[in-house]
Amino acid sequence: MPRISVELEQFSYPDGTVALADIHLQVARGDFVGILGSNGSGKTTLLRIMDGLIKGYRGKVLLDGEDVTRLHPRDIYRKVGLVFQNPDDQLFASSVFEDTAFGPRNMGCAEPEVRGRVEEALASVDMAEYAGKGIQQLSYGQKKRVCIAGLLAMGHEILLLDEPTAGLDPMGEYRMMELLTRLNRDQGVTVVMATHSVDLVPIFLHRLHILSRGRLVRGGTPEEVFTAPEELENVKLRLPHIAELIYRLKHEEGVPFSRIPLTIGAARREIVEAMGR
Ligand SMILES: Nc1ncnc2c1ncn2[C@@H]1O[C@H](COP(=O)(O)OP(=O)(O)OP(=O)(O)O)[C@@H](O)[C@H]1O
Repeated sequence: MPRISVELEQFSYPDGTVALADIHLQVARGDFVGILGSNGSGKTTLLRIMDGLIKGYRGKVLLDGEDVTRLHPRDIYRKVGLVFQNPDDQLFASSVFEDTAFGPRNMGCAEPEVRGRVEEALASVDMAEYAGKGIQQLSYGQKKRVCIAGLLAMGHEILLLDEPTAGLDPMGEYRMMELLTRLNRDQGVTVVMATHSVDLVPIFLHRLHILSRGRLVRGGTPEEVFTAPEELENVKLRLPHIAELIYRLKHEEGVPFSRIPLTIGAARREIVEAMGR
């Protein structure tokens, strides 16, 4: 059974904006999935629907086979955590420790367990040494990591992340993807992330869904999705630079375009393998 199943006919905001229509997608246990789309394509709305924050749509969204609109929020948040685009919308306690401890305390954990969960979660996101720091003393990327730690401390098995690499510099973007890859691969966390970053992100993801004007227009492995540059342009996206480069090189050598997906796949395997070393 998929962990999340979305069969959505339509969702409109109260002002009549049709934000999503005809969305059919499933997230399996252990998946690392991207929702790729340009600004305003509906990514945030879709994540909020998966997290049960938005209701009133035509269709059905199931979490482990149960209708999210009928589940108590507590039962959703036991399994699924949403990381907001802007960490300042999520973090509110004064220190890194206190913020990460909020969820486990709220779940009724005793203080020694809270401490254990917080330490483990902060170590998972490479923030253990910042436990005593004030939230306002952190960089933007560090704040994003603390947001993730707060959800891991509650034991979430599914992370929904809204633009986790937005606002990060190239190294920060790489390190964030490396962190998510580690959580997915080593800790079994199912990851769904919304993004408009076509460069680094598709190298790490298992599957991609392209969202355009509220509709899913294409889906598959990164290799499959990035075979059609014209289609990407139609939805205001482009080929990743690595694919563009490979395409140009191969094109000049007269290698057919159909060979490119294999090469993107090989690049991805090499990078992920190198990270594991
Ligand atoms: N509260 C709202 N009321 C009315 N329309 C809304 C509301 N929130 C979002 N929308 C509209 O719904 C559509 C999808 O918005 P959404 O925020 O889901 O897109 P997005 O892909 O996450 O965009 P971005 O990449 O810019 O964050 C857009 O047309 C947006 O203007």
